[in-house]
Amino acid sequence: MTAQIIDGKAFAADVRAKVATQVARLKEEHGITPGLAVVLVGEDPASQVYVRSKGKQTVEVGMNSYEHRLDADTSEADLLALIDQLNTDPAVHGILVQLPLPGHLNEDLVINAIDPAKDVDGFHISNVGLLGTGQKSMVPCTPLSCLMMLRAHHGSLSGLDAVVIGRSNIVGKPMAQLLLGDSCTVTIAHSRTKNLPDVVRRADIVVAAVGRPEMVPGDWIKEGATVIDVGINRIEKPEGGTRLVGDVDFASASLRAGAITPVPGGVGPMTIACLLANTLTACCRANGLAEPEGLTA
Ligand SMILES: Nc1nc2c(c(=O)[nH]1)N[C@@H](CN(C=O)c1ccc(C(=O)N[C@@H](CCC(=O)O)C(=O)O)cc1)CN2
Repeated sequence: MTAQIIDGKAFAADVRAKVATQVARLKEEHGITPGLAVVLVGEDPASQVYVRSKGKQTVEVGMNSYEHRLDADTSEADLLALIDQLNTDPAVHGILVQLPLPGHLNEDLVINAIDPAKDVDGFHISNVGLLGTGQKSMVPCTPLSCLMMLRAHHGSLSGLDAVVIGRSNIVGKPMAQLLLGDSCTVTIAHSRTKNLPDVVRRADIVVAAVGRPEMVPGDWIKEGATVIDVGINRIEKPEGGTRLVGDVDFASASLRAGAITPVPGGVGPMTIACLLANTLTACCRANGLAEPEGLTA
C-alpha cells in the first residue's frame, strides 16, 4: 500500500478561507473585527519566523494583528503588566505568548496570567481543565489541527484505536482528550512504555509527538493506519546542510499507512490556521454570537 498524503497546506488554506468568510460576515453584520495580540520575548530565530507568519496570516484573513516584541531580558513584572493590559483591551480577542520564553521567565505563571477567554493557545489551566472534563474550552492549536485532519479523512473516529506517542501538556495530553471526546480508544505512549512497537502496531490512528527525528519506523505501522506526524526536527544531511524531518520515518511508514501527514507541509501549517480559527471563536464568544461551524472541536 502507498499512503494517501494528507496535505496540511491545502487544509490550512481551506481553514483560512473559512475564517476569512466569517470575519467578513462579522464586520458586515455586527461591525466587529477580531483582533489577535502576539507577544514575542527575545530573538529566537524560529520564533521570529512563526510570529511574522502569524501576523501576516492574521491580516490576510481580515483580522487586526497586534505584535509586541520585547527584549530578551524583559522582566516578568513587565511581561505580566503587558498581559494585563491586553486582557482588558476590548479590541483584543486573542492573546498568544510565543514559546519558548527565555529561561528567567516562568512559563506557567505567564500563561496563567492570560484571560482564559482570550487564551487562543488553550494552554491556561482553566482551558486544560475544561477540555479534560469535556466542556467548551479553547483547544490548543496543534491537537486541534490533528483532529480536524483526522475527522476530514475518516468521517467518524468512533471506536478506532488511537495511540498518541508523547505526553506533553501542549500536544500529547490534549490530543488524547480530543480523541477520547470523539470516542476513540486511546493509549498515551511515552519513553517508559513497554513494547512500544506492539502498542503502535495495534493502532488505527498514530499521532507521533515526541520530538525525536524519525523515531517511528514503518514496520511499527499497522497496514492502512492513519499517521499524523507532529514532529518538526531539523537534522544534518550527509552531503551538508540541514533538512526537516518528523518523528516518523516517512519513507517506510508511507508504504504501510493508509494516510500520512508529511513534514514539512503537514501539521505545521495547520497550527497557524487553527490559531486564526481560535481567535475567531474567542471573538464570537466574547460578543455572544454563534460559534463558527467546523472550526472548533
Ligand atoms: N505559544 C505557542 N508557541 C509555540 C507553538 C504554539 O502553538 N503556541 N508552537 C510551536 C511553533 N509554531 C507556532 O507557534 C509553529 C511551528 C511550525 C510551523 C510550521 O508551519 N512548520 C512548517 C515548517 C517550517 C520550517 O520550514 O521551519 C511545516 O511543518 O511545514 C508553524 C507554527 C512552538 N511554539
